[in-house]
Parts: sequence; C-alpha cells; structure tokens
Amino acid sequence: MACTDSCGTPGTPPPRPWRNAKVLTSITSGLLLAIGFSGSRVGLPEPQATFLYVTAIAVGGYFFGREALEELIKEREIGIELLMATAAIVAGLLGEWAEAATLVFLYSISEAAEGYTGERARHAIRALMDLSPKTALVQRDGGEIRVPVEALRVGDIFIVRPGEAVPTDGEVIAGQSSVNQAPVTGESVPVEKMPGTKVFAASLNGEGALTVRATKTSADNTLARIIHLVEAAQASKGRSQRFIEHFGRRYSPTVLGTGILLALLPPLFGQPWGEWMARATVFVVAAAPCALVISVPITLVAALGTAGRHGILIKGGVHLENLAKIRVVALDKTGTLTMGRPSVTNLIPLCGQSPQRVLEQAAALEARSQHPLALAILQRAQAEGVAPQPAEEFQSLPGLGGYGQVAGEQLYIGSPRLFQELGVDPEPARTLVRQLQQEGKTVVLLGSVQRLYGLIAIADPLRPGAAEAVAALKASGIERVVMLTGDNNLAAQAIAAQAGVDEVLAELSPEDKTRAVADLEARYGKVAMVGDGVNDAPALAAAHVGIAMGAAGTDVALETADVALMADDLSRLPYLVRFSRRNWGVIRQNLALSALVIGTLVAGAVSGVFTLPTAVLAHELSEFAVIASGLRMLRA
Ligand SMILES: Nc1ncnc2c1ncn2[C@@H]1O[C@H](COP(=O)(O)OP(=O)(O)OP(=O)(O)O)[C@@H](O)[C@H]1O
Ligand SMILES: [Zn+2]
Repeated sequence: MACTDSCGTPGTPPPRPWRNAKVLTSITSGLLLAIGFSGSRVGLPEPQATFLYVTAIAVGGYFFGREALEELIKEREIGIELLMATAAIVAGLLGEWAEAATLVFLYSISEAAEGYTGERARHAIRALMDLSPKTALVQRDGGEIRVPVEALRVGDIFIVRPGEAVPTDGEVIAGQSSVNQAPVTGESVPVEKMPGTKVFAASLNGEGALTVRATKTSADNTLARIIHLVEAAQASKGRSQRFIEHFGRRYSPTVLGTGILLALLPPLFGQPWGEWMARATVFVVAAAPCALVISVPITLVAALGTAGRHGILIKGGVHLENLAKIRVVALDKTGTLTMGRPSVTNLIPLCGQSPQRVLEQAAALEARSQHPLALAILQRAQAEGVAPQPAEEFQSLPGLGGYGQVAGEQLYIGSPRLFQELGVDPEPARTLVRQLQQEGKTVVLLGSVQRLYGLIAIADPLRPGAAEAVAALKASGIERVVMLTGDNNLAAQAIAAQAGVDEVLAELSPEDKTRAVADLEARYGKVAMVGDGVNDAPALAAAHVGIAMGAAGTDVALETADVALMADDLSRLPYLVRFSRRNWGVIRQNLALSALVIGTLVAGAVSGVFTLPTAVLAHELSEFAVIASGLRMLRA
C-alpha cells in the first residue's frame, strides 16, 4: 500500500526532496496541469489542453500506476494505488481530463510528501549520531594522535578533554569529571566519573580531563546499538498496524466492487448513467483508506524515535501498544527498587567464633560466588585486610546461598531458610535475625551442618526517588505496584513499606517470580515486569511487557527485555506509562478522524455533493491531518 511502503529501509539516510524522483514527476505533472488549465482560460484549443492533461496524468501517475499494476499482478491485491488509477482513467474516459489530472497530481504529491515525512520521522534518531565526535585523541607509541573514531580499537587509550564529547564507550582509567550522558540515557543530570566507571559514546564531558580505555568500537558502542534497535523497531509492525493492513487488503477491493455497482445499478433503474459513473468515481476516491493506513505507522515511528532519544528503547510498536494496557507493575527488589550496591552493616560471631574468623570463612566462600551479596562481603573483607584462600568445590544454591570446603571443613553460607532446610538449630541467632530483618536488612548466616558460626547483615538502601516513582506510577493509572524478591519476607516488607508498594511477594526463586507474574496477570490484568535482566530474565520474558532498567552498559538487559531504560532511574517508568498512553490516545484519535473523514466523503460522493477534485483534496488533506497528528509523538 502506498502509504506504508513509502517508508524506506532502515539505515539509509533521508533523501533530499529535490532529488526524489517521485517529487520531481509529481511537480512536473502539476506544472503541466497548471499550463493546461490557464491555457484553456485564455483560448488554448481543447485538443491541446487535453494533450497537456493526459501528459500530466502519464507523468504524475507513472510511479503509482506502476505500483498499482505490480500489486495487482504480482501480489494479486487491489491497493489504494489501483483505486486512484482507476478513478483517474474513468474520469478521463468521461471526458473530465482536467479533473483526472488534478487527482493524479494531488495524489502523487501527497504520496511523495508523505514518504518524505515518514523518512524524516524515521531518521530523527540518527541525529544522536551527530552528537558523537568524528575523531578521538589516542595515545599511541608514547604520543597522542587524532584518529577517526572508526579507527578506534577495543583496548585503545583515549583522552577526553573538558567540554569534549566521548568518542566511544570505555572505562575511565584516570581523571575525574562529571559527564552528561543524556544522548544515551536521557538523564539530564551529569554523572560523576572516576577510574573504574564506564562512559558512553556521545556523552559530554564536564570540567575534568578523562583518560579512557575503549571497550567498544564506534560501530557497536551503546549509541550505535540504540540507533540500530530503534530503527529495527520502527521497521517492525504494531498489532494495530497489522490489523489495519489486513483490513486494508479486504477493504480496497470492496471499495472497487462497490464503485462498479454504483456505476452499473442505478442506470439499470433508469438513472442517468453518466451522472452515476461520475459519482462512482468520486466514491472510489473518497472511500480510499489512505489516512487510515498511514495513521498508525506514522505515530509509532515518531513515538519510538522520541522514546529512543530519551534513553528509552522500545523494541517494537507492539510493546508500546502493550504498555498502554498495563495495569500492574511488578518490580524486582535488588538493583531495581534498591541501589543494587549492598554493603555489610553487621557482622556478629556466634558460638564462640571470632569476628575475624567469621569474615575469613565467609569471604572464602563468597570469593567463588557471583551474587551481589557476595560482593558486599568481599568488600568488607578487603576493607579489613582479610584475604583468605578461596573455598574449594564451591557450589551455589540458587535463591538460597552456597557451600564449599574451607580449610577442610564443609561450610554453608546463605539465607536463614537454607539453614532451616539443613536442619541446623537456629536458636543462637533467632531474635537477632528477626530484629535485623525488620530493619530491612538481608541476613546471611554462616555455619556447618551442625551449627551456626556467624551472622552477617547486609543493607541495600532504597534508591533515591523510588517512593516518588511508585507514587507517580499509581497517579498515572497503574492499579497495583508489586515488589518481587528472593529476599526474606521481613526484610522485603521493610523495604516495601519505604517504597510504598501495594504488595510484596518474597522468598521467590527465579521460577517463582515467573509464576508470580502469571498469577498477578490472572488476578489484576496485564503486568509489566521491571528488573535488571539477570536473575529475573525469565520473569521479564513471561510478563506482558518486560522492562530492563539501567540497560546502558549491560548487554544482557538490552537484549532480553521488550523495553530497556538506559538510565538507572526509576522516574522513567511513570513517564513511560504516560507516554505509551498518550501514544495510544493519538492512535485512537487518528483512527477516529480518518474513519470520520471517509464516512463524510463517501456520503458526499454518493449524494453527488462532491466533485472529483474536492474529494481528492479532502482525502489528501485528511491524510496530512493524520500525519501531523501522528507527528505529535515526536515531542516527548
Ligand atoms: N552467594 C550468596 N551468599 C549469601 N547469601 C545468598 C547468596 N546467594 C543467595 N543468597 C541468599 O538467598 C536469598 C535469595 O537470593 P536471590 O538471588 O534469589 O535474590 P536476592 O538477591 O535477594 O534479590 P532479588 O530477588 O530482589 O533480586 C538472598 O536474600 C540470600 O539470603
Ligand atoms: Zn496516501
């Protein structure tokens, strides 16, 4: 269909309008039409004027006429182009050459303009590319040289001077500065960078010089992937778009059929055939679903691009549509509602152990674990100068903890539930555990199968702004905000109370989380699951929409989720919900507007109120109204 295939393939730069063959042929056709029309006013003989009109039709109708035939012959489909071409030919045969030429000119120019607008909207995301510099200052052979960013290799050391943009993703190895990474994450507040932190291409460096080791080439850094993913999403089709295209495939033949009946039946009952032939022609143009088919894709293309420029990657129109229907938001606790940077707050030896020994044994076990809690324990050990031999034969027990051999002894580390399952007497720690958990701390126990050696309490504070984000989610129409966690119920409740969520589901394994999502969906309606994509990937996949947070820098989250929030910022969530609802509103308005216009035009056509040029003009104007309306989603 003309209105959708005018969208080019992703990756090609937007063409200049004056270089576009469709624009040129249509303008030529308009000129021929104008000459013919004004000529006939000042006495140009009719055959010459008709010749000009026919030429205008041939030139202006070349592209869409060809498309109409190709569709008919190759795909056996009656498209909008065929409706228009038929109307033009019939009008000409009725002797209305000027009207036919007007139709061809208006239709072709609006198709060309529509294609161009679509391209522009599609390529708005490319503007991000211009924010990343073309060259980088690289340390090579003891000196510093400028190289094109394409020449940067992973491992290259480059310098970002104050006020310069970062050429590609990397890790800071020296220097300190605040960096505005809005092009990638959409956050307007600059982020402090120091050795060990990551920087992203196109971020703008503040006042300090940074020395950075490249971790990505310019072709596959985060910015390049954002642009690529947004363009791929724009090329994919939303559910409503599929529906409309499906509908269009049946609709256009119906229009043509009805047009033929309209031309044939009334004359059989004694009506003037010329009059009904003309009305049928106007009807075919009036009923062509042009605005209807363009309304959804243009809105989605604009919306997906806008979201992308604000650090929100939506992997396809479908997900944006799904988001508008979400009633429940399920948030993972660790790393999503909390900072994800746990630290040890209490270290309490039990059964006559020394604190030093407890830390040593815990660190020995955790040295082999990947868990965030393990990191907290290892940091504490490092701070106290404890550096034990890692445990032997370490085994992790997902959702519980782990065990291994430390100095010949089989030791366990993990949740109180783990020790309950092992059948260890919990008495020495019982009240302490409860007390610490009530403070919102995660309690990890250390011990053997016989008894407990120590207790380690770990706090992972709530993210600043988490409570506000939860409140804003509810204000934007989300009915229920739920927290999911593998952590203990008491600790989870304490954090949940601070965040203001409605419901807590605690002590869940990754599979339990998936089940919890299905359960919430059955109870309340569509669920969006928000997580970091690591221990909650199955739950993200199970939810109606899976949203990964802080996706800049973690490849997994970018790949697995339906929506990736590049910034580590919960306030994007309510924004996203409102944005998706606004998008859905615009789509609905567009569909209603186009249906209304078609209805009015059809009534006018059948009753003979509209002439062919009026119908074409109204048809194309309605199409532009719908495009302009869809482009509202270019605004954030
Ligand atoms: N390596 C480990 N060291 C100590 N305790 C562990 C370890 N791994 C798991 N645990 C225990 O198991 C519990 C559940 O862990 P799990 O990884 O399922 O979720 P979580 O880290 O609490 O966070 P969330 O589910 O909110 O993302 C932890 O709260 C902790 O008590
Ligand atoms: Zn159109």
